[in-house]
Amino acid sequence: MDWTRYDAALFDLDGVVTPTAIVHMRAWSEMFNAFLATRGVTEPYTDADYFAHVDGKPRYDGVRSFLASRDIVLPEGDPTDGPDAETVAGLGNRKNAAFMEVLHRDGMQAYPGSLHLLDHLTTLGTKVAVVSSSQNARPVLEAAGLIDRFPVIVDGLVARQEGLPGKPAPDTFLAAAARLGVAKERAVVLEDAESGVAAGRAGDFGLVIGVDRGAGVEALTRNGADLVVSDLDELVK
Ligand SMILES: O=P(O)(O)O[C@@H]1O[C@H](CO)[C@@H](O)[C@H](O)[C@H]1O
Repeated sequence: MDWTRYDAALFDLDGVVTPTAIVHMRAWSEMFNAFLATRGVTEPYTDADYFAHVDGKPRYDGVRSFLASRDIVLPEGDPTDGPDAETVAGLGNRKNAAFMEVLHRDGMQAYPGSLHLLDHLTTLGTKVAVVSSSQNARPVLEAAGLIDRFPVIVDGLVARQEGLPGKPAPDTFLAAAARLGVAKERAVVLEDAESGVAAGRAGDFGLVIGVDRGAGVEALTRNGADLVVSDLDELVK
């Protein structure tokens, strides 16, 4: 990988920098399957549902996408809805409580390969940002001891404050490149989700790298990845 052709690396967080995608995945599965059981739905929510409808998207967009795939319509509700509310926001917040419990209980460590690449980019002087749909990006980065490594963080809270549409729209990546003062053609997007590589493609970035943590090479390529790696260590040197 010739990093001298680029000025910035825009990192997705969950599943790219930290193994938090697995925690999100489990929390969604527990919540959706308990919810489907209360409605008498026998077809379970599976990991395939996660990758196709939920992965990489803002919290409530993921709830809406999955429910739509099962022809279930719930009231939107409000972000302040409690976890018991039978609303899109309530289901999302129910899942978030499970996610935060695991984060606080178990802590979080970055992927060693991702740390290796971050160190390499620091040596080269390549700028870095985190671009995450998650409203929990800062607590995750803090838990992993990485908050100071990213001068720019465009997360789900920033997106909400600034009215930026979430992935697969390219707006959050474009906002991060602008904050770093880097042209999109000189920026590399690193993503493990279908919605994320699609955002990189839609934003016409210099390079879109898919990281296959379960979505699969074919799905990442079809949705916009120029190349797919299985770990960021492969991008050092
Ligand atoms: O519930 P937040 O932590 O705000 O958002 C999370 O963001 C993840 C992408 O980084 C996505 O894969 C999760 O499904 C979503 O819940």
